[in-house]
Amino acid sequence: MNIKGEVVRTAQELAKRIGAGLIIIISPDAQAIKKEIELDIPVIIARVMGGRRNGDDVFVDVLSKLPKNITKGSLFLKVSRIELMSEAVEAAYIKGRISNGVVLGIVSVGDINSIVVMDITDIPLIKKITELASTVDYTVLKAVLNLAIDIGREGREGKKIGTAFIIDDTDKVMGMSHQIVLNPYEGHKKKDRDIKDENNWETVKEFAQLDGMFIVDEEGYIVAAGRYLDVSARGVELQPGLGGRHLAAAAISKSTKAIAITVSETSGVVSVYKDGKEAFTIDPRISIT
Ligand SMILES: Nc1ncnc2c1ncn2[C@@H]1O[C@H](COP(=O)(O)OP(=O)(O)OP(=O)(O)O)[C@@H](O)[C@H]1O
Repeated sequence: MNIKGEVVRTAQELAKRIGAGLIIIISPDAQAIKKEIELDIPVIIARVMGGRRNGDDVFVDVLSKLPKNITKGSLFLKVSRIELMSEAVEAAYIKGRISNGVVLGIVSVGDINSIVVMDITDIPLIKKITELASTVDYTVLKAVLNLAIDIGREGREGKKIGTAFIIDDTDKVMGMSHQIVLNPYEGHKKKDRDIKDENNWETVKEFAQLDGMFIVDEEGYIVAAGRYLDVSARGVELQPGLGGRHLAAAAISKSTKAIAITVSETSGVVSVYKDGKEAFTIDPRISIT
């Protein structure tokens, strides 16, 4: 009996029965499995190791999260399938590939084949993003998160880049900050300042190399880049090791209604601050396309 084939068939029946909104395949044979699926449900592939094969893939670089002494061979004994699936579902959610409901995963590696079913509302990161979306426009939040993840993962021409985006409560934020370089967005048309428009992202990535931060209004228009926050980090408690950029970002989210999204130059990690506290962090090594 072809066990993997049976698993895929069963997974399809189950996906139909539970009304899954998305199927995620995590397997070295993902392309072949995808071809077998004959449902009207979107299917994405989450890459565990190696590069992306085509533009539809969601890449999950789990190896980079593991202690150095774990080899590829022992990987699947050490990493929980649930964890793999959670990573892939988070990546798909942030990219806007699923907004709610149940996701079915086919996680098939070597002789071990699993079907994993997850309600995305149970995933902690997604809960936190949903909570945040009640205070800031979801499309703006999603755009900035995706952009920050790109910057954290890719840097610029091989160079690591750190920056931050301060969203909402713009008048107050502008009053508590100053330019350290000339504002490159000064006098530009709204359409060129719209952070929701992916066509503007390359320019943002260029300006992310400038010292200072981006100030973004509640509709997603960039008001300034190269902005330095004049805030006191007194009373802001962050994990040790985080420096001026993260402290200032957390502090402005305490003194105003803004949310702050930082990209660490050191680690590439994307952190989100609200009310002076870290709301959540995202590891940018999960590549989303
Ligand atoms: N108040 C501020 N407003 C805007 N930018 C700031 C502020 N404080 C620091 N920065 C920027 O952050 C950069 C990095 O500072 P620092 O290394 O102390 O921060 P960090 O939180 O450790 O960030 P990273 O993880 O990116 O290194 C500084 O060079 C500066 O450009």
